[in-house]
Amino acid sequence: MRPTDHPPIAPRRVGVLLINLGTPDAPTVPAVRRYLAEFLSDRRVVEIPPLIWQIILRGFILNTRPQKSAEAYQLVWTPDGSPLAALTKRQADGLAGAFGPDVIVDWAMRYGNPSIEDRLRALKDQGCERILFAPLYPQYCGATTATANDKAFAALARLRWQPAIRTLPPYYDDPLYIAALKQSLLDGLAQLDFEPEAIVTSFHGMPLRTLELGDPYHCHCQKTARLLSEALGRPVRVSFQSRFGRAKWLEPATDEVLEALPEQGVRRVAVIAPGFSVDCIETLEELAIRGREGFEEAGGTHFAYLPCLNDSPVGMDFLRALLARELEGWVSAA
Ligand SMILES: C=CC1=C(C)c2cc3[nH]c(cc4nc(cc5[nH]c(cc1n2)c(C)c5CCC(=O)O)C(CCC(=O)O)=C4C)c(C)c3C=C
Ligand SMILES: [Fe+2]
Ligand SMILES: [Fe+2]
Repeated sequence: MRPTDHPPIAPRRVGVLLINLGTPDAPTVPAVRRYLAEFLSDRRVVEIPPLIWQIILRGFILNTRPQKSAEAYQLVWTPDGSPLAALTKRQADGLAGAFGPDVIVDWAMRYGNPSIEDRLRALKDQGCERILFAPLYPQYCGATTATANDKAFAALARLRWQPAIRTLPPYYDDPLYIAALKQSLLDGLAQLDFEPEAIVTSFHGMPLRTLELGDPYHCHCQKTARLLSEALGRPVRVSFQSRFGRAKWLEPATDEVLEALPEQGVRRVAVIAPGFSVDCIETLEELAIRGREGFEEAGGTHFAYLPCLNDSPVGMDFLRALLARELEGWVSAA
């Protein structure tokens, strides 16, 4: 036998783990408190010296915010649970079999359930020797992408026999992503009974200090918006939502932008949230409910919130293509 005539290698099982932020198990005050305690104790998320921060968190925030947030979750909760988890599960289910019989697609949450460690072990138990961690954040941020990978690698640290690992890079300027956003936006606009005078692209915010410390998130958001605007051939207005705490956050703030538009002569608006791979409390409650209220109270007449890529046909085609590329060399059918 010549050295190149190897017998065929037994196919190696591959796992793909979709990861999103996480969400409470129920829209109740105790469940939201548990979730926020874990989320807001992450030092990648709140960059204040931990001793000081834990006093503020335990002494004040966890006594007040869970009540307010639970009420917001109740407004968007679905029969399948929290929208963030339900939609991420649908994305994973929709990818089953997409990369051939040897690729298993699962999903996990950075905070709460199902946990990354639990699903990583499940993939291993099913024989996956190679795993692609896919944090579904188009724009990199230490508070999202990095902490998801940290958690996955911390789980790996507890395994005697580790699988080989790849991680999905941020895809904020990927032509596949921009094309999917464009198509999804055009589909959404085609269903409206009005022509918006402005498109607001709202990204989740973060403290300004995080940008000053070198996090590329703000740049990634601006580039996504610029590429989308060029692809559409019309301007979009960038804003940042979900301000938390007293520090200065990225500006302009989405609520302030929406409230200022009618005075500038814009009474018909469409809002999109391209930084979220699925709809969640931040889009369905903060934008589609409170954003609309603020805009209409300020004199706006027509408001539309257009959904995220979610598990729409355009969104699923995009995810398949994005992940297939990351699996190259691991899966012949990908
Ligand atoms: C406290 C600081 C926060 C930073 C920094 C932050 C960054 C950040 N977050 C997302 C995506 C999501 N955030 C979501 C909810 C959420 N975010 C914060 C705080 C920070 N986020 C809080 C307190 C909450 C909980 C809701 C609330 O109480 O208001 C969600 C949705 C979760 C859900 O259950 O639906 C997502 C998604 C990104 C992309 C980001 C990067 C800058
Ligand atoms: Fe957030
Ligand atoms: Fe919010």
